[in-house]
Amino acid sequence: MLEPLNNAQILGLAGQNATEEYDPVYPPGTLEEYLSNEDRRGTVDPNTLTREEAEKEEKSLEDRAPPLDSLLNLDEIEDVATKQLSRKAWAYYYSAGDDLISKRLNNEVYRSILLRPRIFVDCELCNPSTTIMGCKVGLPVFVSPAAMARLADAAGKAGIARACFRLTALQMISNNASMTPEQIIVKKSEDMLARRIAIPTIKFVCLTLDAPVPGKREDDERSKNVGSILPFTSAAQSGSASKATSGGIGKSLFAGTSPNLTWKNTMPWLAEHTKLPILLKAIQTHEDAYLASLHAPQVKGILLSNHGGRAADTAPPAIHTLLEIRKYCQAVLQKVEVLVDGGIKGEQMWSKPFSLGLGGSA
Ligand SMILES: Cc1cc2nc3c(=O)[nH]c(=O)nc-3n(C[C@H](O)[C@H](O)[C@H](O)COP(=O)(O)O)c2cc1C
Repeated sequence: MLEPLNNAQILGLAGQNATEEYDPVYPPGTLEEYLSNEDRRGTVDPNTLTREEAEKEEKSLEDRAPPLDSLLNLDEIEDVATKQLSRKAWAYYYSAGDDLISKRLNNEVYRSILLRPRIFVDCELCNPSTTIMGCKVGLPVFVSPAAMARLADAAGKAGIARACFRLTALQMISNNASMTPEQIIVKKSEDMLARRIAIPTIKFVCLTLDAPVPGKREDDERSKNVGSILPFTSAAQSGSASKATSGGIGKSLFAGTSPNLTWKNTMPWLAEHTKLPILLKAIQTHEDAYLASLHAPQVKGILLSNHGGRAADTAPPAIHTLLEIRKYCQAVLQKVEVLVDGGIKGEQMWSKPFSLGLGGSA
């Protein structure tokens, strides 16, 4: 039987077109892999769709959006996306913790750092290629892990992968839609982790450490969300966390990562289960950056991040943490690779962290 839907839960969606609820949660191919031929009931008769659904079927997102190369910057792309996306997709993507203070500051802080352009520097042959976490990239840029890409477009993370391939940028893939770390930790899921890390294109494991509970994201909670009509909590920790039937996609589908991850227990557990390098995501103080550096070389990198302001509101922008590290424990920058994400829009922005000693930015 498919996880996490069981028979009773599937019945909760009976008689409705459940595509919108089902698609973003399950990877493509899940039905093909698990549903036996005799359990298939045929294809959907388009005449049974509501007008809204039928229109949606007819017009793909791409058809309705202006050509991508007519959009000049990320703000324009965001404006178009805001108009094109369904309300609930927009709310899930846009929302951040509480009053959005960290989310706004993430961006403002880059605007407030001014460039100091130097002259008479030969820039005829500029080469932005580098390595991030041991991977060769054409640009010092990566895509941070983000769940539910298929809420916006059927191409989902495969579409993001194609874009990264074209730019030779690096993609980190969120594990969120199907499993949580503590699901991995139980015996049967160790096999799953083993399967994933055996995929040769997966070069390192990124462990997100600032989501033991879902952030309080009001825009998401206000929207009539995918999760609220699903009779289950997918990818949620069984037992301890949110069983919310409302409360946005964030709360309904992702009840957070395991709350009992610690330096003492989790690092040896990881060493036992994978030889892949580890990137610790969501380092937000110089103290934790220093502790992470004590775990080098198992910890190959740290990602300074406040989850795009989606976890604890008023958590510091990555650039503040970077400045702390430079002030109090510079040696960290030599011991582990330091990456940043959050609020970076456009090339003037992403070049700034490099002046401060970074490996890559998202
Ligand atoms: C829609 C969305 C989903 C996200 N899902 C995850 C996730 O599953 N795992 C994770 O570690 N971070 C997740 N994040 C946080 C990102 O990895 C990253 O830290 C953040 O988006 C950086 O901020 P920015 O969006 O301003 O660049 C998500 C962010 C967004 C916007």
